[in-house]
Amino acid sequence: MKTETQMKIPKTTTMDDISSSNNPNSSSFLVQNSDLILPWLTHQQLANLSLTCKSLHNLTKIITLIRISDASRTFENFPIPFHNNCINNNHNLNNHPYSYFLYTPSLILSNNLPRYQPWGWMGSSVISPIAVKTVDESESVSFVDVVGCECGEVCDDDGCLCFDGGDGDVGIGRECGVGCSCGRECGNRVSQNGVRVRVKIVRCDGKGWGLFADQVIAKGEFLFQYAGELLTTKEAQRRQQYYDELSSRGRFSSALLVVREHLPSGKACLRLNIDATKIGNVARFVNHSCDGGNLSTKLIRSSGALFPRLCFFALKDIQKDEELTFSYGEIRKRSNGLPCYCNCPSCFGTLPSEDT
Ligand SMILES: C[S@@+](CC[C@H](N)C(=O)[O-])C[C@H]1O[C@@H](n2cnc3c(N)ncnc32)[C@H](O)[C@@H]1O
Repeated sequence: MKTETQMKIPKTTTMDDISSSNNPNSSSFLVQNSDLILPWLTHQQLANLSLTCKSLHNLTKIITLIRISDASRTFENFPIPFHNNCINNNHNLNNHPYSYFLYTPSLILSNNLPRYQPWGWMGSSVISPIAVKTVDESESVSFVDVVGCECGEVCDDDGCLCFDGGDGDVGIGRECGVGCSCGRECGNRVSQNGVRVRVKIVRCDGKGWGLFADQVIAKGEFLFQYAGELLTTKEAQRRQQYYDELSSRGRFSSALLVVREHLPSGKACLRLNIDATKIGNVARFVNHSCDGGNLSTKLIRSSGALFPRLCFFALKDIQKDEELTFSYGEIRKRSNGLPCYCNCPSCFGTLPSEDT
């Protein structure tokens, strides 16, 4: 006689089960606990739920409106709204009224990545976004031989050794950091306090979402850093291949950026791979422009920090409602690059790309 044993693994209820359920009992459970459950759902899960009953339709609509009003999930100094002029006015969830991604205001290591983050809460509920443990707060200090300034409360460019020594033009800068005696309010920590200007995320023809100025920005002003997951080069290459595959099958926007810091000799000495596709900040919405756009980038290293930050500055005076763009790079190794819609007179026709 033959016996067959099968271990019965209990099936756990997932967010997908909940959001695809149209059982009336689960609907009323969801309505009663909406402020605890709905903020954890993705855009697609909310869209599924909104079809199950009128109450859930109304509740998902409220969550959607809150999400549209601030992409940063309150992590930043100002709310950063989405504007999608391409959709009809009844906020049809299937028409992408916002872009779904997890938010980090700063660089983060992959092993600290949250799987979910609540977004959009209602009434008296106090679910706040889960703070992600960023590279700035954690690993840096323990790896670096910390030599900072001892200016005390106020640092100025006369005596502080952390001020840029005139090397700003080559795209590398310095700031005070955890190794210094000054505090978070020090004027030489511009890039460490989140997004510094009002911006909005707007749906653009052909390019997906883009980032626009929501105020006048003066030439030279700091805007934000490029935040996301820090990857090893091997992992960056693996993901790039995967993203290329997805892009070739249809519209997919990846936000994997490779930055190389060069020695004066011209040889690359540091390669930073920052992926903001799954988790990032507003910089992930900056589109490419073949004429160089209106933003410049600079790597800023603060004393005591293991990794520099890639920071964006205004290359010229920028008007309110102007799109913020920069050049994704000069290397054009692939002939099958994606079409570019930057619309500038010097447009090359395809987006810059290289084999990572
Ligand atoms: C870092 S994301 C920028 C935000 C993106 N538009 C979105 O909707 O999430 C980079 C992607 O945006 C799109 N993109 C950026 N600049 C573009 C341009 N000038 N023309 C066409 N597509 C562009 C490409 O799909 C590219 O892979």
